[in-house]
Amino acid sequence: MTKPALELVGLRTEFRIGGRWHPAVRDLSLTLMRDETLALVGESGCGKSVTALSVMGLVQPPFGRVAAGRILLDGRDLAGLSDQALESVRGDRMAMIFQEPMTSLNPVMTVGEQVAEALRIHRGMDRKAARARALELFEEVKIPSAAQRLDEYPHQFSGGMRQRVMIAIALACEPAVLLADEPTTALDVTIQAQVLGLLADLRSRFGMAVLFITHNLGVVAQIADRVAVMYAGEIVEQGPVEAIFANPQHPYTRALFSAIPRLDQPGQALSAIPGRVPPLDAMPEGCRFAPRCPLAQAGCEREQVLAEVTPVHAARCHVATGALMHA
Ligand SMILES: Nc1ncnc2c1ncn2[C@@H]1O[C@H](COP(=O)(O)OP(=O)(O)OP(=O)(O)O)[C@@H](O)[C@H]1O
Repeated sequence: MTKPALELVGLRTEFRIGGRWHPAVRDLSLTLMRDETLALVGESGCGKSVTALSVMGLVQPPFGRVAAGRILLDGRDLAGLSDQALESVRGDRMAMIFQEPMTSLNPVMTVGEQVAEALRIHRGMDRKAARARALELFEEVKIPSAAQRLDEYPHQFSGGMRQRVMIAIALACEPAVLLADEPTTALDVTIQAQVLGLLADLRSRFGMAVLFITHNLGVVAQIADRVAVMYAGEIVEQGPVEAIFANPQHPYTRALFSAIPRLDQPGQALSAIPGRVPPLDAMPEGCRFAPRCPLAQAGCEREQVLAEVTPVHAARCHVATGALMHA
């Protein structure tokens, strides 16, 4: 059997607030195979970005820490690596793209130099080889007039083209894992569809595993093989995209679906999920969603387990699955 490209086992990431450590991600386990896209879904503040930043080694003391769990990349535990070893893994075996490329690009350096720099650092290429490879990468990400555009600066690119530059930088070292944090959220829908199509194509050609963070279920349907729904730092439901869309089990997943407009039911009012994600220092005990849940009942005040709905589909809700953690 092939090894997972990325495996998170019992990840716990905490932040220090008011002198105490509070978990933003709790006991999170997930597996990502090569050539697979897993969408991490949930409202703002659920812990999606913190999960990705933890994998990248970007949650650091004094304010944050990965307090427990294992992060295995190609079977190798990143937790034991020195900062220097982690630095070489980051950008080499894994890469991350963000919602706003402008914050990651250097405004005073041509985009071609920025791609070439990644190749020189991580692949040890000389200037000429790095430039030639940068051109190939621009062609891979379908930037028109690639040779000419290598010598332009980030501000000369549209939002969609800048995101393609970021993808070219991420691909420079042919990473095993690509972490994509809302990479298309700032783009208009046509450009968004093009970038999603490009990512799907590159994923299979490069054999990458993609962890795709989004709050948009329409995007999930377009790009994901599997879905993990997060709420208040925990995975509350996980399964193949078809199962999650056809048969959502957790009341939170169902609430997310009823908060999207339906073309086949125009005029039907959208139901926004009442309330909000609790802050880290005021997490309810037991089911974190219970205070907002229309089905809350006895038993919800106890810790919930992620229990099987089918062998490939799990939900953290005793009302849906009948499973409760025993005290
Ligand atoms: N540096 C930090 N210090 C303290 N708390 C933090 C820090 N970064 C994130 N958090 C908290 O951790 C929780 C999870 O945040 P995270 O950014 O992962 O959410 P998200 O699901 O990615 O939301 P968004 O879609 O808005 O990025 C939130 O309660 C947030 O306030």
